[in-house]
Amino acid sequence: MSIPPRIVVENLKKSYRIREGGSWRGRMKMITALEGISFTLEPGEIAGFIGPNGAGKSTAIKILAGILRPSSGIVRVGDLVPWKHRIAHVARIGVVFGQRSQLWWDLSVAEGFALLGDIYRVPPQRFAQNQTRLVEALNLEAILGQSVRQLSLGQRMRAEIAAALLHEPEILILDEPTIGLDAPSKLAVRAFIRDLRHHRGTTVLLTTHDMHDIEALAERVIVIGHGRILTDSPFETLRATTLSERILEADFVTPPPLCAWPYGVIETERTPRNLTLTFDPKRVPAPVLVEQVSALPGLDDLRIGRPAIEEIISRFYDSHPA
Ligand SMILES: Nc1ncnc2c1ncn2[C@@H]1O[C@H](COP(=O)(O)OP(=O)(O)OP(=O)(O)O)[C@@H](O)[C@H]1O
Repeated sequence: MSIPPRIVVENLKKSYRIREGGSWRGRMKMITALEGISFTLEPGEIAGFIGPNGAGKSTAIKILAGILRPSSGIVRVGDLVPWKHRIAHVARIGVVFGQRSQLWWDLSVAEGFALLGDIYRVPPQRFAQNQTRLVEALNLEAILGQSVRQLSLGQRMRAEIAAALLHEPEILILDEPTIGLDAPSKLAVRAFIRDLRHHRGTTVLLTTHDMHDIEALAERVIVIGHGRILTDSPFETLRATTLSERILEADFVTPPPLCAWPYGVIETERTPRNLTLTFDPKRVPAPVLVEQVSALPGLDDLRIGRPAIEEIISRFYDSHPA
């Protein structure tokens, strides 16, 4: 497989014309989905595209996939412009939309794969090799003869990912690839994507609302909100700059006693058997707080952790209002 092309996006804008109130009688108005976004993806990068509902993620993904034409701006995937050079472009990319199927509902998985092989004009020997490799890696042997409509969500998603990769694209675009999957299926999909990047150097761009997908896969996170890029940074930088807080949870066998906490410690939750404290370790070192909590009567257990990634992201959105 060759090295994936560089993806360059410059000042990309997209507005939709809609009728007010959704009725044909409504007046026409414009909705701006992208206000001018710019980023570059180097070959082999895995980047996560995240943001709240309506932020503009799917719009950007559809433009990159060549399905949608922007209002203005530049997108170059190597020497190709996705919406202008569609045929050459789709040969280089694989796209999985978690909410829609690219396979044929009434055909078997194997028949759907064969049809895609024809559509992408994959030489027969190459197709057979690719299919064998993907069937094995995504554990599809048992469902090859089943019609797509009979598949469970997890089985279908694995089949969709294989379908998107049969023509050996250099770039994989995933729009919510783990939506609705149970925990083992999510883990399997994530492991496969990691392997793909590792062994084949595929560039991966994914959108997701599942922050564990981001944590497991994305080295780089592009946060989009209100049609703009709010930040574009390594995941760990985002975590470190957004929130340095720690959380201490303590369980008690009797109601936790009232305490005066040092400056920098906030009691965020109190129940008859549990106390949750949020603290800034730069102001109050964890051992100091642990010592104080350990001295409390009735203590049964205590844990220190970091805020959940969902918390980090939601605080990030809150600090960047429209
Ligand atoms: N076909 C369309 N016609 C009109 N407006 C649209 C269309 N598609 C998207 N929009 C609007 O563009 C904005 C961005 O939508 P988009 O689907 O790109 O967001 P998103 O970040 O993918 O959201 P979600 O997380 O909910 O999928 C929203 O205000 C949406 O209502």
